[in-house]
Amino acid sequence: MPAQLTPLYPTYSQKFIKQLQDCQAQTKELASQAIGAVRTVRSFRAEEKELDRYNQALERMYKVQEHKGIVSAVHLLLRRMVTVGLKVAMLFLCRRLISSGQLSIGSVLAFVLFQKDMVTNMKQLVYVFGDTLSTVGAAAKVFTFLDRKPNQKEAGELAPAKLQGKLAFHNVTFYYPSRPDTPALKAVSLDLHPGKMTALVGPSGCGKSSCVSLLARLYEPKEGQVLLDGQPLHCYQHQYLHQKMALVSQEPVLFSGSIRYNIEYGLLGCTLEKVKEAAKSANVHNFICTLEQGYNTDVGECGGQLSSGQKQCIAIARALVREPLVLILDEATSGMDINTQHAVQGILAGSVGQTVLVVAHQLQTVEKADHIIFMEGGEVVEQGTHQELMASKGRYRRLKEELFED
Ligand SMILES: Nc1ncnc2c1ncn2[C@@H]1O[C@H](COP(=O)(O)OP(=O)(O)OP(=O)(O)O)[C@@H](O)[C@H]1O
Repeated sequence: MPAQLTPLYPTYSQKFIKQLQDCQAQTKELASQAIGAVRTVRSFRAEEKELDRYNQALERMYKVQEHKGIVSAVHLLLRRMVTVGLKVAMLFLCRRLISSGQLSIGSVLAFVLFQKDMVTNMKQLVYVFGDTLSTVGAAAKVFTFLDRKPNQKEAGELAPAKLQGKLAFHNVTFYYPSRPDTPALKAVSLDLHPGKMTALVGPSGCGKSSCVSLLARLYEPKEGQVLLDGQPLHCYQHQYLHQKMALVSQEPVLFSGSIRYNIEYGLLGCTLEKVKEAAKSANVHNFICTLEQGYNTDVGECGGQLSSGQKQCIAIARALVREPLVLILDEATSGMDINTQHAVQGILAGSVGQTVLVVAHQLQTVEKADHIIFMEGGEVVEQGTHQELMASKGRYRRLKEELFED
């Protein structure tokens, strides 16, 4: 069988198919990245550079295609040569056997007809084999993803009917998988109480967002525990946990559709009254009322027809309409003007029974918080109320004074 004569081909072919898929993925990623960030590309006059990068990626793909084509052609040539060689050898042998009287012409004729039929069928098999190779190459990539084991522990079964919403970090040390030698958090211990607003502040890179990622269970701590009502987060059911906790990030994602659609997003049976209430709490109701179509106004693709502050307000309303027990705002008010920030945080500070965590850069926006935690270098260095921290003349006060001098 010709395919048996070239057993290396499948391995080679799969290698090229994998390379080709990688190149295609890279090319598509470059294109979508450049188109998605078209404003940045244009404002830095980087169109030519992006075009160059795209061309280079296409060039790499072309080279792999070319290589694959050459290998396929050589394989085909070898296969044909082997087939023709075998036929010639067979006819030569038949001629000798007929001459020596060991075989009749009729038998040879029958054999040739049978062999022709068999070769046609075998050719079909070879084509199917080729197609199978391409499919196996593609499937290998899918299986690599399917077989990946998440680093997170399996979510548990806990789903208590009553939850207080008390969160605690107990001696949490955490490393990002890509930086296994540098801890992002070092033995962090802190408490978030129901009905209180806690603010997490500190300079860039001090570990605020890392705390939020652990609360959202995007990662697991290396040492220590993150507890909700005394139980590690991983003990709770995944759906239950995310129903009780809402996270609003600095760059919220809005979907094209109306403002109402974005606020009630995925919440079944949500009335317009509830949507309006949430929008009022997020200080965006008045703005929505100025729009011609009010809550039915389309926000455009990714909320492109709104300012970043308005998008953040709508994202906060989307979290509030779900009435979460724990609300986490990760720099979620940074795009708002200072008055709106104060208004939103004032409303959140007054929410009864809700555990609110606010991550903020601007210290003046967190003065109303019941508790302020100041982090530096992945550690909690100070905590207390604004007045206590100002009186203690520590890092919080110094940073505040530095900002004031600026
Ligand atoms: N995905 C990541 N992979 C590896 N290291 C990361 C990752 N994200 C953050 N880090 C590192 O972890 C440390 C803490 O980062 P983190 O984002 O928690 O800081 P932050 O206080 O939220 O900063 P900012 O105020 O600028 O958002 C930093 O040294 C940062 O470089």
